[in-house]
Amino acid sequence: MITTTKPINDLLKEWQEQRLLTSLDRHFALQLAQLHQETAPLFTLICSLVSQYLSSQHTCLPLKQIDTSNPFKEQISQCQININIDELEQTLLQFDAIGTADDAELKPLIIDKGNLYLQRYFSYETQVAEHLNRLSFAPVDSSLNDDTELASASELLNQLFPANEQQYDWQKIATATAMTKKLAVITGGPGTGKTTTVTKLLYLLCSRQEMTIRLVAPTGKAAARLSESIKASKLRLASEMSQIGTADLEKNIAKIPEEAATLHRLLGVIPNSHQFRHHKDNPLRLDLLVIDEASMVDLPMMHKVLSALPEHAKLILLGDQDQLASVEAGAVLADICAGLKQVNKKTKQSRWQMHYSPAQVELLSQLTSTSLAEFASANPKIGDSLCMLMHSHRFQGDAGIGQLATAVNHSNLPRIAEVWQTGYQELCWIEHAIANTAHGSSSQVNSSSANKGLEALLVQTIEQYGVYLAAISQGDVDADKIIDSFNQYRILCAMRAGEYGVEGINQSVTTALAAKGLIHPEQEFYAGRPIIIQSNDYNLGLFNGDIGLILPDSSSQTGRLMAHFIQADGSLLKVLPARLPSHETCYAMTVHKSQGSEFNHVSLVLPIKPSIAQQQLLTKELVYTAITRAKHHFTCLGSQRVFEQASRCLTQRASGLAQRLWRD
Ligand SMILES: Nc1ncnc2c1ncn2[C@@H]1O[C@H](COP(=O)(O)OP(=O)(O)OP(=O)(O)O)[C@@H](O)[C@H]1O
Repeated sequence: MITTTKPINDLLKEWQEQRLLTSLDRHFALQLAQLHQETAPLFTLICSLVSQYLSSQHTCLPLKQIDTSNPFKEQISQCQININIDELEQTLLQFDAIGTADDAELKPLIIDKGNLYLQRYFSYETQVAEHLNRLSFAPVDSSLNDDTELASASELLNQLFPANEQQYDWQKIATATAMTKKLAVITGGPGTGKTTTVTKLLYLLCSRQEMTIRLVAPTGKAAARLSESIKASKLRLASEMSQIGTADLEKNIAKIPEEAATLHRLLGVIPNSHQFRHHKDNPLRLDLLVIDEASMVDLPMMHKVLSALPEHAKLILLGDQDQLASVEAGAVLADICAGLKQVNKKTKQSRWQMHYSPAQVELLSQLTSTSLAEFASANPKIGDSLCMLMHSHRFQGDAGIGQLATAVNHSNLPRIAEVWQTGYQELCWIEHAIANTAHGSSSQVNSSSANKGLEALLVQTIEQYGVYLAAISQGDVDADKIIDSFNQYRILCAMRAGEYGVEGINQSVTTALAAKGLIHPEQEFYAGRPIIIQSNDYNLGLFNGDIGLILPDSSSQTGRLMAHFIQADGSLLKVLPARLPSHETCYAMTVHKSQGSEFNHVSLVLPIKPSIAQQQLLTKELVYTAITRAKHHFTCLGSQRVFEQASRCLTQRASGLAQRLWRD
């Protein structure tokens, strides 16, 4: 059934050496073949392919995507599948280890809707779809059937969202959606008011009933930011509502929780185990769960949270569907929103359009005093639970960042060039090569070679990081303040390896700062060294992605060096450097690791000549995520060609979730 130039086991080894496969992919295939005594090379090949897809964050392997003449996309194909792709499914189902969802006996590999899954991922996906559909279709606040209650809820909404010049106030519609549904998914780009909306929603819910509410985010950094945003948003709400003179204002605002935890903490980590304390048989004790930065939640984690949710509870997902998908398999938030995407066949530009059932249109229209008839759909599916915030309130003053983010998000190359050429003062382009081949803008840094581009970035970096390093050398002992100053600036790299990846840039920055006498990196741990944690240490309370600074310990007489971290609740954690779990220097970090964080000034570094494997990682979601981490300034060290190539390339994550939510 397949033709190969060598025995399949030898080919697997070669593909691993060529990095077309990981060692895990190879061993998974070999072990499964051995376990099921399958000697057919096609079986081993397919197992290694499905594992390779999973390693590349796909949930499944769509059989139609297999290139039968060159399944591993080698330069010269050494393997060919001699079956018509349409017949492949039937052929595979003849293997003992491959079955369908209807089989009485559970097989390790499942084919469903033309996709091949590992059994575990198949059950994650089907159960996540089932949970989300069930939550979305469950009736919630029966009091809204009562006209008086409906009118009073509508009046409260009108107070919270006074009329403005926009035809549709999507924040108000999102709040109403969350009042009417057990599941509400509120998405939107940076500064579109997701936190503002959820704060108003929590106020509304708290003023109507007593509830146990928990706020969570996927990482400690994102949880800390959510907590800060909710606090700020509560203050704004208190000031807005005090002008109206609402009864029990202070009491109800005080009921809105401010503390946010990580998802891991919410679910209860059991050391050295993949299981959590809370699950289907020991559900969480809460009435409402709000998950921020939901785009970072992968399929297995979403499955664990949904399983642990008590039957009566409400779930609100907040996030930006256009950001990079989760580090692990799946793109759950993007799949949930997929049915709202409309692509113009001619221009290829996409836009989002809400879909509500006629009953939901009526209810939302009554609650918001706005006619939503144009969004009625005969088959809205999960659409009744969705609301997208379209208007950014953050980027009005700092127009350049918002304009660039939008142009990249729409993969609109002429517009991207136009934005760079406008010369916005908050945008700075540094060309890798000769300066005048770039987007000729006034804010360019002149450079005549690749090294000159890097030099310009290093000059900027010394200036930016010089502030917190100077504070340390002047004997400032306020760790919170120094960490805050360090967090004003960050270099983000698209890649890990290479001169322009995290490793190379960290090295260059270390050398440049040392040459200026700002740091003394003769020892591994020196004052001012930023570190990022690379694995979880539940005993210390440090998690993958946590960032800290090595600083003299203010409580020690000798000023011994300790790693200082700000935790999700805002408190300071000090750890002896020798006790740190695996970590690395963090003047620069990957865009992936920066999700959920924001910095005053972000510098994105793109590679000069990305390899084919690197090109697959350079996507518009990656560039968009990097730009939207910047609050006031965004610099890019790159080449016009690579920036445009990346902005054109969309992330593709194979998954059947969107189909289960929108078509089944
Ligand atoms: N309807 C509104 N009118 C005016 N300003 C608003 C409105 N909604 C939000 N803002 C302002 O926009 C800013 C961002 O709001 P918010 O933090 O709620 O957005 P977000 O979508 O949660 O942002 P992030 O992407 O940081 O999570 C805040 O300063 C807020 O006061």
